[in-house]
Amino acid sequence: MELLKLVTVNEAKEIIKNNKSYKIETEKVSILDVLERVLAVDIYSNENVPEFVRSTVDGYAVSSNDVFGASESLPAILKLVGEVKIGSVPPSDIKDGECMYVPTGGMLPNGADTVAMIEYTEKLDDETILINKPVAPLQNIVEIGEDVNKGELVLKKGTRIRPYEVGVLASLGILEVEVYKRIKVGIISTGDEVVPPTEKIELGKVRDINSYLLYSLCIEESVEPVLYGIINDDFDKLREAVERALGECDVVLMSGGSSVGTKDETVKVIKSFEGSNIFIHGIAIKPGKPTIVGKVNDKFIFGLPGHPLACAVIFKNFVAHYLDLIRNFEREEYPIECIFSVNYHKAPGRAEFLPVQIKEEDGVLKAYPTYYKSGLISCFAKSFGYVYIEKELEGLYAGQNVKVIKF
Ligand SMILES: Nc1nc2c(c(=O)[nH]1)N[C@H]1C(S)=C(S)[C@@H](COP(=O)(O)OP(=O)(O)OC[C@H]3O[C@@H](n4cnc5c(N)ncnc54)[C@H](O)[C@@H]3O)O[C@H]1N2
Ligand code: MOO
Repeated sequence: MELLKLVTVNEAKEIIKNNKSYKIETEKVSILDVLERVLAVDIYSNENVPEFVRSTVDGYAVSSNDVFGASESLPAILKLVGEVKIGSVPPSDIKDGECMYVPTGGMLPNGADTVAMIEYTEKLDDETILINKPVAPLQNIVEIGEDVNKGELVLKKGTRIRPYEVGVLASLGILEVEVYKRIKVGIISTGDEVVPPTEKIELGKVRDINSYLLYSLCIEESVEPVLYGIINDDFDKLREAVERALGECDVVLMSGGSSVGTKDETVKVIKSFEGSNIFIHGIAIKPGKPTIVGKVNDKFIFGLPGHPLACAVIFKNFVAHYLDLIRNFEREEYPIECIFSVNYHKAPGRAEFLPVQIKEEDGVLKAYPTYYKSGLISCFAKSFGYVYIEKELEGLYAGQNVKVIKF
């Protein structure tokens, strides 16, 4: 009987990195449709934001020298010389001893370096304003280029765009940006026992979870899933589906049929294509051991374990890693520090992704392992995230610090 030759988690990531040769093309996309896409170019600013000194309050534009030491008992008395209309250039400059009304967002007149908030002023008559409080230079204003400077690198290639980056692009008047094309990921479920959730289920069968799970994981990763349905454990049908997926997609995922059982056709199917190469068959990880990673010409195929939790763990750790690599995205993860709640013995010889729930107890975050088996999908739904336990460790102790990564 053939045994899997396991590689470690880090080795697997390195092998994937060293074998990727696929290039994702780029396209110009409107900033209204660019959320979660990855920038393919650096974006520099051609202008200052803002281009003029702006007030951040409703009040009077003044020179800070004129209101130095002002108080309610001894207010500064200034001459009102006009009003700035929002969206317009001030009607004039101001001189020493003068002020001009300015609304929030209005442009400061030359001669003013600060704005006195309306609450701390009093209008004595149409031409005279009393200022009851000093204001420091540059207080209550936004300076030229304070948001974005002309020539500044505002967004780096490889940035995954959030609503805030869309806002920055809008502020610069950039309405289209070059991003990597949405990666198309083909999803094939295999197994004679797997039936679509739309059908009545008979004893001995299981509903197809993985097509839906992988589809949603793809959406979460901002790539385009393409479903190829459930294919029975039949070499020709499976090969035909893989061929179609390879023709239409950038990456192909096959779920089920990755271990060494008699009906496990995945390896045979991949090997049947000219230009194929299998570089991983087995990762020292729990759940997810019987994983296959290979390629046909320059397109990667992942053979994911049929057990839903194993399938999800491999997607999140290795498929997502590959997707990051081909679109130049550097993922940053900020785990939550927690205290582990119990003594936990892990499976020997494999790193483990242990699902946990987090509870706050007396101001301390505690991580509780969720009971799980890789064939049970509900365990992850009950969990906040996971703790990664290194292969070399025997387990975790109650009271030790752990890092929890959100699912
Ligand atoms: N003798 C051994 N048996 C197994 C080993 C082993 O090392 N030696 N490894 C176990 C591990 S670990 C896993 S994980 C599974 C993975 O096996 P396969 O990838 O070959 O997957 P299948 O046998 O096709 O399916 C496993 C399990 O998952 C169910 N399944 C499959 N597809 C779906 C789907 N789309 N939705 C929901 N559930 C699915 C399937 O019915 C099986 O119950 O192998 C162990 N065995
Ligand atoms: O991939 Mo398996 O989960 O270790 O049952």
